Amino acid sequence: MSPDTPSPSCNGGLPPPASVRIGLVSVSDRASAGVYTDQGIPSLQAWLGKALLNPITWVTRLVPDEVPQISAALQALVDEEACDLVLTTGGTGPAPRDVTPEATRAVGEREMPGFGEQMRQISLRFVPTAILSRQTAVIRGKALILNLPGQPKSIAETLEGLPAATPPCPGIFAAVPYCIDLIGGPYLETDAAVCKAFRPKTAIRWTRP
Ligand SMILES: Nc1ncnc2c1ncn2[C@@H]1O[C@H](COP(=O)(O)OP(=O)(O)OP(=O)(O)O)[C@@H](O)[C@H]1O
Ligand SMILES: Nc1nc2c(c(=O)[nH]1)N[C@H]1C(S)=C(S)[C@@H](COP(=O)(O)O)O[C@H]1N2
Repeated sequence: MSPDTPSPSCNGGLPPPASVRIGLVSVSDRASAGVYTDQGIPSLQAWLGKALLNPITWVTRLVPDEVPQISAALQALVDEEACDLVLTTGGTGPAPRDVTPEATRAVGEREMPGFGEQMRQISLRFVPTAILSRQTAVIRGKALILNLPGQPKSIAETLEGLPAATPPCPGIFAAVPYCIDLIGGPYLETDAAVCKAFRPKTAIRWTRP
């Protein structure tokens, strides 16, 4: 064994977590024009960096609320940058310039409506205006594309949910690792203290000590 090869006993004989490529798209007229500093991408990186044990390569884009630019960014992140997972933030409300769901559907091959449904359930625990949100999710190739709301604080709220509340409300990220398994992506592993990923027993490859 070369000095660079990790000893199998370092991590209980388990392989190290697979690396993952994550695309982040912040959709905001004002942040993309420099009127305010974008908080969308840093908020996404902060939460995902805490939740995932996998080494992450980030590919980021900041775009205005325009269908062609949003769709082009999503397409490039999946087809050229080979992202396994892409998250958007912003542009999902009812205002005329809120067009992220349309731009997402335009590049999706299959829609995954459960993510939007669960996000609205979670967000209703925080704001009555959650019913104004139109977030969706789609699959393109071997990638999952997920819309999140634009308020920076809503990013952690929707990803994490309220798993300890009564009654509990699971965050949407709990279902992401198994979805990525099913579409042929890397095996995502989470820190259960931040987000306990749910997989059926037959799909669990290992549990880290
Ligand atoms: N990228 C961002 N960075 C910081 N704050 C944001 C960002 N996107 C949205 N917000 C905040 O969340 C609110 C709701 O988000 P929404 O996506 O509806 O933005 P908006 O009102 O259409 O504005 P804009 O597209 O010009 O950022 C915004 O009014 C703003 O206060
Ligand atoms: N968790 C959470 N979800 C939320 C909100 C929020 O503050 N927290 N804001 C709502 C509001 S006011 C709107 S209009 C929609 C759409 O937001 P977006 O246009 O910023 O994407 O998300 C909703 N979902």
